Amino acid sequence: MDTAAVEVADMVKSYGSTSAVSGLSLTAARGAVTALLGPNGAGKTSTVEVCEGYRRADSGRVRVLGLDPVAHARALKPRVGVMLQSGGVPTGARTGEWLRLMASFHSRPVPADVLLERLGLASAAGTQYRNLSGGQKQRLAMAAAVIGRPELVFLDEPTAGLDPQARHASWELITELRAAGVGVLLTTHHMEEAERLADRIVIIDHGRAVAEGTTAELTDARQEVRFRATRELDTEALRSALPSPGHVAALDDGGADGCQYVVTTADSAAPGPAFLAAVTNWCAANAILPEGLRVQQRTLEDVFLELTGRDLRDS
Ligand SMILES: Nc1ncnc2c1ncn2[C@@H]1O[C@H](COP(=O)(O)OP(=O)(O)OP(=O)(O)O)[C@@H](O)[C@H]1O
Repeated sequence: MDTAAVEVADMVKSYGSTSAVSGLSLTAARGAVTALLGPNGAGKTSTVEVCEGYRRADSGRVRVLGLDPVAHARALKPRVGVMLQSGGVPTGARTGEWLRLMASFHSRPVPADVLLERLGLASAAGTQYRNLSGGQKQRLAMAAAVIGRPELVFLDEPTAGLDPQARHASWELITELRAAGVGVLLTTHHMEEAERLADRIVIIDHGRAVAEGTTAELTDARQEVRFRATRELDTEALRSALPSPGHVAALDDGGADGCQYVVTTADSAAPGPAFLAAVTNWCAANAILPEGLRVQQRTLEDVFLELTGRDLRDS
């Protein structure tokens, strides 16, 4: 049986007294996109850097294409593509020349011009690295990671800071890599990115995997009732007013424009008319106007908030 692209078991990594990864386990399949989704500081970069062989874990087991990323670094180098956050490109190097140099290290590279075109860098082919924009540098790093047709690519925040057009070009490239059988392990704190690209999402918080699965598995394909109230509600009282077992959660801590509430059934049934009526009746009895009331599909963000009580957005 084929080994997984990446297998991490009980990884622990600290920097002095800062614990970055605390007992993380995950598996990323070959030929699939796996997204590590988590807020800033969750330990995503540290995890990926250990998998890339750039850092050693304090403890735990890491296998990349069945091999130890540090002990077998030489064997893995031609098979694994890495997108470096900080480039590693000489500032005077010109984009096209640099990429052609990268291509020359591989036996069967993707032509540099094809990648420049695909990632919207063709017009910057003659530009020195120091004069590229942040987004261009990022796309060049992605091109360098994939030019050798690796079996597996690590992409750390591949689209952070890109404008929508460049982000979509990067998403297309990632989708094509997957179609070509390349395994991709990417980190992101973009919900949409994870939802669109990933076959499997691993939600990371405080250095641990708190949930994993496809988007449908994580959201349980469930529906929820959502509304906003301008004052804080007694969630326990609302829960006990429901006609069938359910959950009531506040999504934010309430600010000037109130707090968002989510009401779900305890089983996977969609909230029916009686369930919805119970919510609105309870609100009426308590003189609360449920603003923007709607029944909708649960989102990945809801799941993340339920699991961690934290927001995924940049703060
Ligand atoms: N080289 C380092 N030295 C000291 N502390 C570090 C170092 N790298 C990361 N950390 C700390 O380890 C924790 C996890 O950081 P890490 O970069 O792995 O998380 P992340 O999920 O990738 O976050 P981000 O999305 O902000 O990059 C954070 O508290 C961070 O400050």
